[in-house]
Amino acid sequence: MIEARGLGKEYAGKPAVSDLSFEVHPGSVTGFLGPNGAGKSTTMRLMLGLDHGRGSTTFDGVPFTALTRPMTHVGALLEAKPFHPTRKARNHLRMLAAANGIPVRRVDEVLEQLGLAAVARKKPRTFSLGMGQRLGLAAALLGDPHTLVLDEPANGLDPQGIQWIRELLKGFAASGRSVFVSSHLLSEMALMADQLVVIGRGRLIASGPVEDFVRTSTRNAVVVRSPQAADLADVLRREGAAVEALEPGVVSVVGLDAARVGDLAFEASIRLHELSHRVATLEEAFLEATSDAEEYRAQVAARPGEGA
Ligand SMILES: Nc1ncnc2c1ncn2[C@@H]1O[C@H](COP(=O)(O)OP(=O)(O)OP(=O)(O)O)[C@@H](O)[C@H]1O
Repeated sequence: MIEARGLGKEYAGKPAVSDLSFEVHPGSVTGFLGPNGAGKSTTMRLMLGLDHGRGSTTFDGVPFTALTRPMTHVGALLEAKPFHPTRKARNHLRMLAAANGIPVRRVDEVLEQLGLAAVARKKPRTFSLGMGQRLGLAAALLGDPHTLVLDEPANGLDPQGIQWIRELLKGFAASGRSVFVSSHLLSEMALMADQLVVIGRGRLIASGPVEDFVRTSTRNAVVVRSPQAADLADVLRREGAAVEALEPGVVSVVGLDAARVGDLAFEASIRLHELSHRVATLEEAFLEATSDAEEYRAQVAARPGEGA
């Protein structure tokens, strides 16, 4: 289990991460979401002791920097490419294995697992972005760790690669291990993550199960089609619902469940042609939850003489 407590970091007096605490539990993929510049990469660097700041992070009670043979506990892939451009992929992994007391046979295992066997004797300098990511992932998995911390691992991967990494991470979590992963691909995150940590402007916005986060969205609605939509809207508004016309004869209703909408229509002798639930997407819930952070960013960007 990962426990992050009170993480904080400023750059030139500007807070990048502020008093951020969260947990990552084994057996789950925990997605780490936030708008650009929200502080995700900074948080991950703080967690691994690669950046100086406030707070602490423990992996099963031990800070990363205090772990003996850390790669056998925590596999990490951060944005910066950690490998030497001219050291052949296989040699790079062999050096990491030797330094971490990892059996050398693991090198060929992960090269195979990551689809890199054919380029094992090539230099990463010649790699595409996606192949570079695969090599970074190979290094993260080399020590057969119980925890993965991955910053945008799908970056540069093709659709097959993205699907493959999804299955890999889900399988890793299903075996009782922990995955903490950031991604901008929200549709992908929706398929992969069970839990979320959402930040904006360096602060925690939400954490917990994906379903709970999506349930908070006001985009969860009851959609009703009726030839008497205007009359129905009046009835529903009197009951306190927020009603919005989607198209002629179709309204979306927030604040009442479908059964209640149906009952109210029946009592008012209003005919319904359709009554359905519309479940918000993770993207909608995310955009809504982080809209303040986005607004702030736009304001800062608009201020003359200051960067975003
Ligand atoms: N080395 C640095 N020097 C100065 N400012 C930095 C540095 N690294 C990050 N920042 C600033 O800290 C804030 C958080 O950046 P960070 O890269 O952690 O965000 P992020 O959520 O990972 O963004 P993205 O989604 O774009 O990758 C931003 O305002 C960024 O400009």
